[in-house]
Amino acid sequence: MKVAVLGAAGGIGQALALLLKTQLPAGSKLSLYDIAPVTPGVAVDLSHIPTAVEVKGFAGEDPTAALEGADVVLISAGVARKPGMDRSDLFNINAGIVRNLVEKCAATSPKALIGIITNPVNTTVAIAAEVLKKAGVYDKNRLFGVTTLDVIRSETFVAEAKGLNVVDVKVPVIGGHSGVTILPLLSQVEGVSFTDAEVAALTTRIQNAGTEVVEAKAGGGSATLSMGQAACRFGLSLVRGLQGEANVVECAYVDGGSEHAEFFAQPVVLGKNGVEEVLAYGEVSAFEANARDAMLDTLQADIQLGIDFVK
Ligand SMILES: NC(=O)c1ccc[n+]([C@@H]2O[C@H](COP(=O)([O-])OP(=O)(O)OC[C@H]3O[C@@H](n4cnc5c(N)ncnc54)[C@H](O)[C@@H]3O)[C@@H](O)[C@H]2O)c1
Ligand SMILES: O=C(O)C[C@H](O)C(=O)O
Repeated sequence: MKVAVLGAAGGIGQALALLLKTQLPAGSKLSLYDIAPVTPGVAVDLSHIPTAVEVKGFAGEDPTAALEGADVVLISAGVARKPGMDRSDLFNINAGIVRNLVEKCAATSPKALIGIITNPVNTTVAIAAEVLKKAGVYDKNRLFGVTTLDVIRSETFVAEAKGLNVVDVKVPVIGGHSGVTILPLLSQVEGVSFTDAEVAALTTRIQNAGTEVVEAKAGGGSATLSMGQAACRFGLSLVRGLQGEANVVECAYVDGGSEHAEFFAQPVVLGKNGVEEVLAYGEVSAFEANARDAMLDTLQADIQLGIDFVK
């Protein structure tokens, strides 16, 4: 199994690469690419960790060498928010970066499963889909917006609020990955109940958690370590699915035939070809149904921006 990380010298990329080096199955290959010249050095550094995962690093303008033979490509290349910015403010720079990198994926590793981390995810995934369509290699089951950070934050905050063991807490998060489009389904958390005030407060905290980190880092970037962990969890799940493991389920932002929008985050079963099945997200509370309906204009506009960018 070969996993490529594009943006591997960045805050997320280095954390993710470290976690993958220590957690990918023995015999895997880890391929690191970034425009930053330090990237081969990051690979050398990681290569001294005694695990049976081979690491290679590539720098420069062309990711082709890093992508050759890749089964999974995780893309975190691009710029991150500073205080006062919205994720959509990153569009001007990141849209072109994602387009160019996905063009290279289409040419070099068209069958790879692609996970997009670069913001604004609601839009960059639509850009990736249009690029792959243009190249004639689009398979909706192989493209993912990585929304796992919303899931792990939800698990953490719910466990804290309710005094639960976090390993037992499961929270599906649907919609997209920005502000009101992030919708944790707290009504589905097993074994606990929440007051209306708790639901409102937790939902707002989860939706604003990215901003919480951006403000705490005070101009030094956005979430990198928690995102590295989230991307590692998602990447390992993709690998487990590819290896034929049964019942691998993650929430992800996919082109899954949702009635709500062309791309929608919901639970999916992962398998040998990426998305094996898109699962219904089940019953929701009146609060969640309202929040879902209220997000749709924003989400659809975010998606259209991506489509228009490539067309
Ligand atoms: N999906 C999520 O939940 C989530 C969470 C956190 C951050 N993010 C996003 O991830 C992205 C990266 O965040 P970060 O904190 O790692 O930023 P960072 O600035 O630390 O790292 C970004 C890296 O991308 C590289 N890069 C820039 N242009 C490139 C190109 N054309 N080709 C290859 N590499 C290139 C840079 O050299 C840098 O090393 C941002 O857009 C951020 O908003 C998404
Ligand atoms: O908030 C950001 O800009 C980064 C990321 O999308 C996050 O949720 O932490």
